Amino acid sequence: MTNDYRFEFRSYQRRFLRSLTTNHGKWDIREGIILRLTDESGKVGWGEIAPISWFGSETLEQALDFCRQLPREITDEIIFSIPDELPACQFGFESACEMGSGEWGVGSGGDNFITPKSSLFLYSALLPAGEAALNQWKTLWQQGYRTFKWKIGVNAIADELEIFELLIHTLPASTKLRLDANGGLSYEEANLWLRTCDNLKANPELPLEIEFIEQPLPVEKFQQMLELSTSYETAIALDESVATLRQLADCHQQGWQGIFVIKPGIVGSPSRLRKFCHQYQIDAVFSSVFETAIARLAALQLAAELSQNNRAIGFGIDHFFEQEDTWLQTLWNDL
Ligand SMILES: O=C(O)CCC(=O)c1ccccc1C(=O)O
Ligand SMILES: [Mg+2]
Repeated sequence: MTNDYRFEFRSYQRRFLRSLTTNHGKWDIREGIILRLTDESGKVGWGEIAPISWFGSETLEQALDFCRQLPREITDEIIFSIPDELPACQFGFESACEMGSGEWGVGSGGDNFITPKSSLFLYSALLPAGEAALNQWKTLWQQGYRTFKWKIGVNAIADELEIFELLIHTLPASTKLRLDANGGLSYEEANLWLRTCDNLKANPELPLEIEFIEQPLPVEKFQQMLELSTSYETAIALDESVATLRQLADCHQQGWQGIFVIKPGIVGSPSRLRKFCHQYQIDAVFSSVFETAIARLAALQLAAELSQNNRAIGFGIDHFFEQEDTWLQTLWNDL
């Protein structure tokens, strides 16, 4: 796309098919902004601003204020100077520019947006927190998933360790399991989980792989997580700690050599993310912010470009919305 665009935007609210429960709380409705850039030749680029303020991005209101103060005609210069305090806006506008080569499956039943079932082993699916995981995994396995992520730090650790014991004796041997604490464990609990996973790793009768424990401690406990990362076999992945490009660079600069969970939708500028990943070859796992199909497509593009080590991407379609393929027409009634 060229560098002068007509800019339009609409905010949206969409209820998840299944709410997400983490240490941060319960999340039922995704709110965001869909933007459309039309260049002088009439080419259209769609973008999505999908903030998660409780995770480290700007708030929806801050993103709306930014959009409202923009003129109807904007330029590349405006887009590539969006401040770092607005990472979800940086992603939404830049990806609209990059993907400006045509419609997003609009009007074609949105089939561009649905992940082919044949490739679901490349995706990680979220198991519900708590003992519901024991019932849900089989449906996802039958759909084709082979990597699962289970949220911990939601219930009492004794209860979660009990469910974990049942889970690892139930899941097929070839499964990869990720545990995501969302920063909700104490230092002692993190040590207990890591020791438990190391003991499992040493048990030849249970070949199931615990791929990593994600964000065991809160963001401010970086030094403790750095120390834990050298004390156990089980890998640790940072997520909340590296939510934005600024945090990502900071943790890398402070010596993090482990896994980095990248949420393209809120990390910030895709062009700067590419530069960082190419420069430092980090071990990245790409992860959804429960965006709609518009940001999902842009995020999957980045994941395909930047993924290393064949790690499944956290974009399982299990949290999809209703009417995924018609909602854009409903939102943008002149399509
Ligand atoms: O990464 C995944 O596997 C799924 C996405 C996910 O877990 C998530 C989705 C929204 C907000 C926070 C998180 C998280 O990883 O903590
Ligand atoms: Mg996480």
